[in-house]
Formats: sequence, C-alpha cells, structure tokens
Amino acid sequence: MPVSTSNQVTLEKSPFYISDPEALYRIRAMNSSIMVMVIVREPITRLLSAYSHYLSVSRVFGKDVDSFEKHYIPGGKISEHNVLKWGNYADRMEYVYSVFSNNNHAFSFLSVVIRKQVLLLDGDKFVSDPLSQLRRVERFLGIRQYFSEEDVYFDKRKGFYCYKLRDNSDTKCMDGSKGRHHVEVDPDVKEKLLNFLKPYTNRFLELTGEKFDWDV
Ligand SMILES: Nc1ncnc2c1ncn2[C@@H]1O[C@H](COP(=O)(O)OS(=O)(=O)O)[C@@H](OP(=O)(O)O)[C@H]1O
Repeated sequence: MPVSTSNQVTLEKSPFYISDPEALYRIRAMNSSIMVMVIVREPITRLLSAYSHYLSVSRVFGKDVDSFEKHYIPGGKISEHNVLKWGNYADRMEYVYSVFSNNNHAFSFLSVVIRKQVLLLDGDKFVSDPLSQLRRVERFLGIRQYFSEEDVYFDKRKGFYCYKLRDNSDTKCMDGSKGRHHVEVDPDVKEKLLNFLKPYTNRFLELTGEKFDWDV
C-alpha cells in the first residue's frame, strides 16, 4: 500500500479481497473505518471476462483451451464450480456486509453499512460512461470533484474510454489485459446460464438493494 499523508486518501485494489473472507477480516482488523468499493458486472459479461482471462492464461502456459460453452457447460451440464466461482456475487457481498457490519445481524444494519462503508459500482456503466461512476467514487470518498469531460475521451482503437493527462497532451489507456476481446455466445447458452444464475442474481439484488440495467 502506498505511503500517504493525513490529508490524502489511499486507494488499494485487488480482485481477491471480496472473494477471500480472511482478507476482509484482516482488512477490517487493520482499520475498521476502511471503505470498500466493489465493481459489479452483468453476469454473462462477467463470465465472458473470466473466460477471456482463462484463454490468455492457458495460452501463456501452452495449455489446450475449452470453448466458452465447454468451459461453463461441459457435457451439456452446467459446471456449478466454474459458473458460481465467476458469476455469483451474492455470496461475496454477504461476506463484505457481514464483515463490515461487525455484528451477527448483518442484514438489519445493511442500509447503514452500504451507505457508509461499502459502495457498489456498475462495471458496465464504467465502460459506457466512466464519469458517472467516477463521480460516485468522489462522493463516496468525500473528496472534491476532480474528473470532468476534459479528462476522458473515447479511443476508437482501444474501443474504450481512455484518459487525457493534464500535465501534457499525452493520453493513457488501460493496458492490453483490460478490455480483452469477448467471444460471441449462443443465445441459448446465454439463456441457460442466466436461468441457472437467476436465484443468485436475485438474491444479490435483494441483498444490495441496487438496480442495474441487466436482464435477470
Ligand atoms: N476504459 C477501460 N479500458 C479497458 N477496460 C475497461 C475500461 N473500463 C472498464 N473496463 C473493463 O475493466 C475490466 C477489467 O477490470 P479489472 O482490471 O478490475 O479486472 S481484474 O482486476 O483484472 O479482475 C475489463 O474487462 P474485460 O473486458 O473482460 O477485460 C473491461 O471491460
């Protein structure tokens, strides 16, 4: 974690914090006022993202790769392990809320916990309208509004928004491991996965009280 002074806010990120309950308890023990931001994506997009990661890692190690369908639905039967590992946020949010509410009745205190210490960001909006989510981050952290239309532009080559540096005319996009190509998914396969995930997705929406522009 970078060193910071008392008038600075330190940010630290890892995709593993919310999936590892032990890490969450250790974070809370270190500083119980820590604020947690979780970026969430539409369930199929999340599975596609995890699949793109699996493809690139497998290629580095020269391993054979399964198709998207075979990876998540081997032999026509959904791989609960693979799908739930990458597509189920309900369990993870339950950990986050229970650790940060510091009591055995996490859910009666949920609204307070969400408002004060846990922010859910919409990862799909982060792609289409990054400023909307950056504003939410600024408000949540209680820092002055910094980002504006001047700071971002849509980079046609990257296919994503990129950043304009303020101190010179340079630009910065996220590196090649961010915004990887997503394979096309057969609509029937998509429907099968969404149906399987439906109870988990509904539980997640109920748990968080958030609204997303997804098909559930
Ligand atoms: N501006 C911009 N440029 C590139 N990528 C963008 C951008 N905004 C959001 N995204 C989405 O961020 C996804 C990668 O996020 P993370 O780095 O948090 O994921 S992880 O830490 O690697 O798990 C990445 O997911 P994948 O497309 O699956 O790679 C992107 O969809």
